[in-house]
Amino acid sequence: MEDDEDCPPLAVELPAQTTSPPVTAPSSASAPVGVTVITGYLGAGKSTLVNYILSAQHGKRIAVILNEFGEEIGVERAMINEGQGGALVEEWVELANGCVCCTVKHSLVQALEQLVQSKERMDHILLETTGLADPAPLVSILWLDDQLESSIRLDSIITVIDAKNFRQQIDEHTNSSSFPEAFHQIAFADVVILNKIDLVKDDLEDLEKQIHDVNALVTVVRSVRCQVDLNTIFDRQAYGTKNSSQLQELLEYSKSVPPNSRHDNSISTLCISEQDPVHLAKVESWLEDLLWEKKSTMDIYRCKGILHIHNSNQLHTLQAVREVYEVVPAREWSEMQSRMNKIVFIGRNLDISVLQDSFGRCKH
Ligand SMILES: Nc1nc2c(ncn2[C@@H]2O[C@H](COP(=O)(O)OP(=O)(O)OP(=O)(O)O)[C@@H](O)[C@H]2O)c(=O)[nH]1
Repeated sequence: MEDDEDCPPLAVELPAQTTSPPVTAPSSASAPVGVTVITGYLGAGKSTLVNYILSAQHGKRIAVILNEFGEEIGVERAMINEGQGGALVEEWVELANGCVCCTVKHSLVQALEQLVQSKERMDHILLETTGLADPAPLVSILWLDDQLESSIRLDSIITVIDAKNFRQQIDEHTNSSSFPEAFHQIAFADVVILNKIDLVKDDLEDLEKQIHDVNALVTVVRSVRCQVDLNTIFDRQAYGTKNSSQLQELLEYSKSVPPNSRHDNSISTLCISEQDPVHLAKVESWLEDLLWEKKSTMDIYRCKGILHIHNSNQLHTLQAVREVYEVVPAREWSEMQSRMNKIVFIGRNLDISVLQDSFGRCKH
């Protein structure tokens, strides 16, 4: 920690508010604690956001984990206020030495679980990352199978963007073949906080359009000093399999995604749809070809969708982050709803006709 100004205040236990009810009842002890990952370019406002969340009146008890992503995920520093007289406690959460591929749960997950279990009450975890250009490896570590029965769950990825700096990155991008590093973080984000808008006067609409061109599904919130409505932060359940209504809203929104008409290597979003039912096993091998075998030049970062599966009354949801994917039955199709497949892709060099044609082969 370089200087005290940079430290989040780590205050967490707040008196119950009249406006927002205390969130956790003792009976919810077994409900997994949500983890929000905060990414963003150097100086974008990540610590400002953490400070704001910790000092806001929400009645939640929150742990902040600072994760320095140098070469690999190492030792985590957790900071929690124990609540008694505001005493500040700093804990080092040791990660067991172990190969990711030999353990079912990554040591980061085990460390977070231990942290949750060692506390009487914990409502949420904020994982502030530094130096992390690509959040995908972290997502695949934290996105856990329900069967693992973890005491934590990935809630969402929040990317803080410095509006002024982003404008400059885009201007440089138009004059070069590279694309801004921030685009990666936008591609994986569930929420983008477009911060420091006090420093950018005229072109916020255009900045938002640039963000949506990369990731048409992301929620963009404008802010000064990250002062955002906390409902946009907590409990988004962006990776929850049961939250199909939110997914359907996203897919409704995806109607507005324009066909992928670009011919450069930018990151963009596109959507395919198909009325007829598809075979689950074929969809899985189609996804494996796309995400694992990478037989085409497409580089798919993320997909979300709903699926109409042969011989099933269940609406299935699809989520993928890089190579990790999940297709699960979410709930029964309602009578009112026309059954269909709809999948939104975020990535580079996306080719709508290749995706549409290859998916179409899952029908037979
Ligand atoms: N003008 C202006 N300054 C801001 C705003 N938000 C944050 N800042 C300032 O920007 C600087 C960087 O903010 P931080 O919150 O430390 O950014 P960070 O992303 O945590 O930075 P690193 O940890 O270095 O990556 C600080 O001096 C903040 O006070 C804003 O909305 N407007």
